[in-house]
Amino acid sequence: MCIQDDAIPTISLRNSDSEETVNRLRSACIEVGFFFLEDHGIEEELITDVFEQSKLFFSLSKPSKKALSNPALVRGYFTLDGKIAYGADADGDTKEGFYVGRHFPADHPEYNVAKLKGSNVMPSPELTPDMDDCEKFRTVIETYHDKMCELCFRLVQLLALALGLPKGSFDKTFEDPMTALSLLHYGDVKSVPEEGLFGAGEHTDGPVITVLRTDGTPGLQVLLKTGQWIDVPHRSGAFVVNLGDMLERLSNGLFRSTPHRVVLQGGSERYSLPFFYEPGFDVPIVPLDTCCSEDNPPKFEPTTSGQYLHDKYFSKEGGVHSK
Ligand SMILES: O=C(O)CCC(=O)C(=O)O
Ligand SMILES: [Fe+2]
Repeated sequence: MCIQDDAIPTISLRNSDSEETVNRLRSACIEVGFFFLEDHGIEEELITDVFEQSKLFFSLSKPSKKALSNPALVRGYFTLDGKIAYGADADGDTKEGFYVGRHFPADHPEYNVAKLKGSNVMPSPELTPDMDDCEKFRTVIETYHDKMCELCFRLVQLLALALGLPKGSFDKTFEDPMTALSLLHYGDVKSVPEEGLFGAGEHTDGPVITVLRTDGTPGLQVLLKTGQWIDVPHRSGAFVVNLGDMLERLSNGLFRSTPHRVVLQGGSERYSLPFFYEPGFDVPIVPLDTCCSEDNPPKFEPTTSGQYLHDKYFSKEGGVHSK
């Protein structure tokens, strides 16, 4: 394990459509599947507020946190000890989380629990009496969620260019996206990889892209193509973006959905904010014609965004799995 400063490329959204940026992004997606994102336009002040609210949330009493859970919709509080949500392959993870998606209240015409279009579960004086300012929590978290949606829409336009397609090629694919903003809190427990104890065990993300911000506490490691695990250094002001399985499938394996994990040094807690972005429930996830040829036939069976998530996270014993 080591820090390799140049192993993870940097993409700036200033001048993002330039040929140089598009080529750099293409190579990042093919070679690493991870990149730092700079000049992204999300204010640091907002990100600081999100971390502050996240810390407030996780410091609530257990009953308060557990009152905010809706595993069927992948919303609200997720813990390991309560066996509310995680399946067998998350054993050994030492984290808790809180998920927020696009909010569809029960009277919304598109409300549809089977398609994961439902309500967020937010703190309230009734459910979380120990949360001082529930309204502030909701406003900060929803504002961040919505800005991340906009940022991700820009990013998938850039990814279309990186695949050699017109910029708007994925606009329809993401007109009604599924999203999950995850507030994560890792305990100050030292990971013991040999014993299977991790902050988060090795996994790939299911969605198209994940845009992550951490509090700067080390832990995230990425598996390079060479088989070497490297630490992702903290880069102040930047997001860490990684590609997920759905983009690997769409690109017929050209773009990498890279295995990663969180290995904690112990002695300090860690907070992070992954934002997961994927097409709407019924959108087909099929290798793109432009990524296939006679010599390079489709490597993946057709599926849909919702089906893929279901197969990856819900189908195993124990219910919803960690992203
Ligand atoms: O906390 C992190 O740094 C990464 C979390 C992660 O990989 C995930 O939640 O999918
Ligand atoms: Fe992940």
